[in-house]
Amino acid sequence: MQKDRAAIAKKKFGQNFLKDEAVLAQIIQSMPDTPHRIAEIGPGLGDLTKYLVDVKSVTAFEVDTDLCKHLTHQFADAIATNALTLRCGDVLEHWKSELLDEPYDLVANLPYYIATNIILKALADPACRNLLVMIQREVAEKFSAAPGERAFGALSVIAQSVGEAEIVLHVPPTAFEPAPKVDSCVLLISKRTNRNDEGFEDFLRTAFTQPRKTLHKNLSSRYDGTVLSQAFETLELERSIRPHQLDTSDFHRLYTLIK
Ligand SMILES: C[S@@+](CC[C@H](N)C(=O)[O-])C[C@H]1O[C@@H](n2cnc3c(N)ncnc32)[C@H](O)[C@@H]1O
Repeated sequence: MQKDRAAIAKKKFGQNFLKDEAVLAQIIQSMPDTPHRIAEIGPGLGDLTKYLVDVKSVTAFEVDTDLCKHLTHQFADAIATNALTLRCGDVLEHWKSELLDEPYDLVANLPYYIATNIILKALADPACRNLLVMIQREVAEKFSAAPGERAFGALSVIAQSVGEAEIVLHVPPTAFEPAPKVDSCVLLISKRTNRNDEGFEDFLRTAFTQPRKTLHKNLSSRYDGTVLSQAFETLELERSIRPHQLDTSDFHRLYTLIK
């Protein structure tokens, strides 16, 4: 099974197997120094899992039944000693408000087709304490962008509202087999709190609807003009300000005034 990865890979499950040992080692070195269990989404052929089970207890979620059979066999010892708990099936179906019933850090080379959704769920999950995830570079830049940067948007504000987000590693397509069409990054999000205000996220989506337009114009599609103008005045915001020019605390103050 390990030999012909490109032939095994199922595109519909976003399977790009990480084969670069140096990248795997750097992921392990970047892991948060906590006593928490690891949740791994998409163990695949177990290339990352085999290092994770050496350092922590792991619960891994794999949707592909063929890979699940392979993992059950490959990790029979780790499963027998409870170093690894393997859950077969779609992680999104397992995930209610909390993925595990104990504090955990999410460490994974994520399936890119649902990476943003998984990160947002983990940020909202009170049991999730930290995330160390391989994702497509474009998405990693959105979560980690600072105010004023081109990629700064709703995802950056959401991440910065719960903790600190930083790119710890840039990874080229050649590190995987089959190689993805995009560059990748390992993103670390250290959480201080949880994302729990859906109204704030709707507000952010409206604020960034058309990033090149002014913030005032974007928000006036949804919020009362008088309330909006008063809030801008109270916060001494220019009517001409664009959404990427505010920082996370400005967005929270503005939302409090107009919600
Ligand atoms: C990018 S691969 C990573 C595989 C392995 N961790 C590695 O680093 O080589 C993504 C993995 O996520 C699995 N996957 C895709 N969708 C999933 C889902 N909804 N729930 C659980 N696992 C999923 C795929 O089958 C695949 O094993």
